[in-house]
Amino acid sequence: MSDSENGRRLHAVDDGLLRRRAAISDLGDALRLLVEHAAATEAPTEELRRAAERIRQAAAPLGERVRGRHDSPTADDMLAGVRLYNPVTGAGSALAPPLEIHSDGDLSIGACTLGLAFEGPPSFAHGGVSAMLLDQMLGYAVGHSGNPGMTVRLDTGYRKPVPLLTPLRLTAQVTGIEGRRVTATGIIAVAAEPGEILVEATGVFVALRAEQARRLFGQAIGRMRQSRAG
Ligand SMILES: CCCCCCCCCCCCCCCC(=O)SCCNC(=O)CCNC(=O)[C@H](O)C(C)(C)COP(=O)(O)OP(=O)(O)OC[C@H]1O[C@@H](n2cnc3c(N)ncnc32)[C@H](O)[C@@H]1OP(=O)(O)O
Repeated sequence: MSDSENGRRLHAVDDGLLRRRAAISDLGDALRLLVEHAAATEAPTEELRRAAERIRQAAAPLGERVRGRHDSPTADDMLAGVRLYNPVTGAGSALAPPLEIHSDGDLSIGACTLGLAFEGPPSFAHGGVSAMLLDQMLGYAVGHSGNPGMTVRLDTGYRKPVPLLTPLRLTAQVTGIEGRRVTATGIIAVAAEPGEILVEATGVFVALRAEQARRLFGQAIGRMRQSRAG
């Protein structure tokens, strides 16, 4: 194949991948709208029954071709950090707020707004959701420091409840590295009052030894290599 043919082919593949990612994000948006409306709706009972039937019909074709536990989504790129179904940040996940994270130097900064689907105490976020957001924030900061690892401990302090339907600002940073153990801290605040801490967390992350990585992720990595080669 000539360079230009190869270039056209790669370009076509990239276009296809980009279109698929855009479609996954679009489906994720639709699902999040559905989840939020389903949590907030006061529609008549008959409408709920009709909606359940229509949703089952819409879900059926999506279930015809599915991946298994050890298969990465074809649209993901694990090495580049593209994970469209991450339940916290994934644009394709119905469960994700989604939390958007970027870094400014050593500080990781996140933004999201939690809908009524995330309610714990009335009008405030469920405490487990705050812990989930902070686990992701801390994990991101740890990865960004160049020492990615798995959470082995997450201590969460709830100072004030986190309001729903309110833009939030989250921050995280690495505070210590001791061998394979990395410690990070983070907070959740309302975006309009970033100095007032609502929830704080300290997490310990451990970099996997090669043997541990093989044991935990060997099958998934093997399948990823196979599908890339094919
Ligand atoms: C530009 C770049 C952008 C990058 C952008 C990246 C973005 C990327 C975002 C991803 C963000 C994901 C964020 C979610 C991250 C999860 O949610 S991970 C999922 C939840 N975590 C887990 O499932 C982990 C379960 N735990 C395990 O499988 C095992 O504990 C592990 C991790 C394999 C470690 O194995 P182990 O045998 O327990 O540990 P071991 O090797 O004996 O001990 C290692 C060290 O850790 C210490 N340790 C172990 N447990 C603990 C504990 N509970 N407390 C304190 N220390 C402990 C040990 O004392 C030991 O310390 P040293 O003696 O070496 O000083």
